[in-house]
Amino acid sequence: RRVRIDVVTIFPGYLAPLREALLGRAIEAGLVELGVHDLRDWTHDVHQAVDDSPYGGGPGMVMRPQVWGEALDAVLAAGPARLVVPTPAGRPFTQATAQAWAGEERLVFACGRYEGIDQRVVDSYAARMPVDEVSIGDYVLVGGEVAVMVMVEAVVRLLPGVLGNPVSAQEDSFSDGLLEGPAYTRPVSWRGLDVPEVLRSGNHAAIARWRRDRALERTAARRPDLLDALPEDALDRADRAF
Ligand SMILES: NC(=O)c1ccno1
Repeated sequence: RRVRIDVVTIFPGYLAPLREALLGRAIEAGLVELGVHDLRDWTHDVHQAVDDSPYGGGPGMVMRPQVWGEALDAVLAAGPARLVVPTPAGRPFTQATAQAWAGEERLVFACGRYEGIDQRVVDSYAARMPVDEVSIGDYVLVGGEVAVMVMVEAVVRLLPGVLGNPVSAQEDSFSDGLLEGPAYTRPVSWRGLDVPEVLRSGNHAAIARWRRDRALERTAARRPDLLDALPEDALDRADRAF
């Protein structure tokens, strides 16, 4: 099953890293199809204008609906898709979002610049297809391109055949609701710091317990909100003892 991903942007070159390394190999292996489109291909004026000043005044510029409408109509003509618009004003993009989108046949990402895209673009497409305005975090970028790369990577790594070791996608941070704990590899001692004994004990129950304790400790310290969000039965008695 392949996923078709299309990205519309005024900076197509910004998306070039998606063709590198793991994601590049997934594209070459035919697990993912990626199309990057230059929004300005759908302008008709000599200046290739994609934005204009905002009604109601205020700073910055807003991206014009006509250009986006022609671009998205053209890209969506290939078939139904979920339309994703990265914006700081969006719902949070989480691992759960990535899991859900990994099941989609087609994702189309609209990269807004400036103060965003005229709201009627989202409103007109939301009438006939799933449209998600999503944020990758509480900070403002110059445009949606970097957010799209974050989301594409989070989704594509979950597709069957992309990761060499699929189990690791399941055991990610967040998959059990906790942050992942510390990891170690050779040498046993490095700059006076030793690998925790238990990890070399061969006692798998003790190792699992230690790892869970470190995950709980780290989550409590860094993301108490995740602990509060855990379902009631997620923590067993040994966890609570921690
Ligand atoms: N926080 C975000 O997802 C974002 C998208 C564009 N600018 O910021």
